[in-house]
Amino acid sequence: VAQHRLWKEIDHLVKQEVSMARLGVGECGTGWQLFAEDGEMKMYRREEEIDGMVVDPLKAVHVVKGITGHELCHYFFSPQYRYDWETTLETMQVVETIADDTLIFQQTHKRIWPASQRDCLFWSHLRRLPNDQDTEGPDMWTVVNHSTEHTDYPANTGKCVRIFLTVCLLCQTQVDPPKDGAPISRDNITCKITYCSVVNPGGWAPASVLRAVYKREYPKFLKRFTSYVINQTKNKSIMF
Ligand SMILES: CCCCCc1ccc(-c2ccc(S(=O)(=O)CCO)cc2)cc1[C@H]1C[C@H]1c1ccccn1
Repeated sequence: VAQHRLWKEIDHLVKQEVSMARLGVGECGTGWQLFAEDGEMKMYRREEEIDGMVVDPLKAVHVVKGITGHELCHYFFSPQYRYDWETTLETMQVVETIADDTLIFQQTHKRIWPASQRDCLFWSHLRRLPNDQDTEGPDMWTVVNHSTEHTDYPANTGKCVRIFLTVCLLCQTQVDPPKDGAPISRDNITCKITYCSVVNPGGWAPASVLRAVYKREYPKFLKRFTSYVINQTKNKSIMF
């Protein structure tokens, strides 16, 4: 059922990204190396280069108490919160509202010396993934971001080099109801998070610089983002 011009591409890519995200790092072949760990958060990468450019796929898994997958995906998707948690942003704008669950973003990121400044243009899609019969508990939620084109924002015309990215945030909520039949509180919910990203820097940047940047920025990003959502939701009713 084509609902808009990007529907077919989005639906195909979301299904592909979600099925890959659900594979553990053990299953999807060898090659994943753990490069950062902090409590429940584990970050893996595969060292890959295209035309001599570092495009290391990244897969992070994390478990966070007190928030739901719907809440995480809501704060990740919605533009109004992005400057609060995305520290490498210089500018961000919604170029087009395709649907209430599908936006096109244009972002410029702070320059990382000695590389030139980067920008990205991507569609972002928020989706609830109904559980199949035998998986009990709340539904899964995902946000997929994938580079796209737009006539008003041609690549590499200004000062920025256009990067190409595919990102998937996949969240599964677990509810452990209290024994005494009391209502569910935030102490009874846990969210299992898988964050996958592939960023092609778009133009040459020193491999050592890129790998150092990823090693520094990705753990910082996931910790900061999850802490932000915990803080934003702690006094609000639970959004399942
Ligand atoms: C020479 C550096 C070239 C690459 C710079 C760059 C650009 C965009 C991005 C990026 C763009 C989008 C996303 S997201 O998950 O869709 C959320 C929305 O913002 C995530 C990361 C990353 C990086 C790399 C810094 C690295 C880095 C890693 C995590 C956070 C910030 N920066």
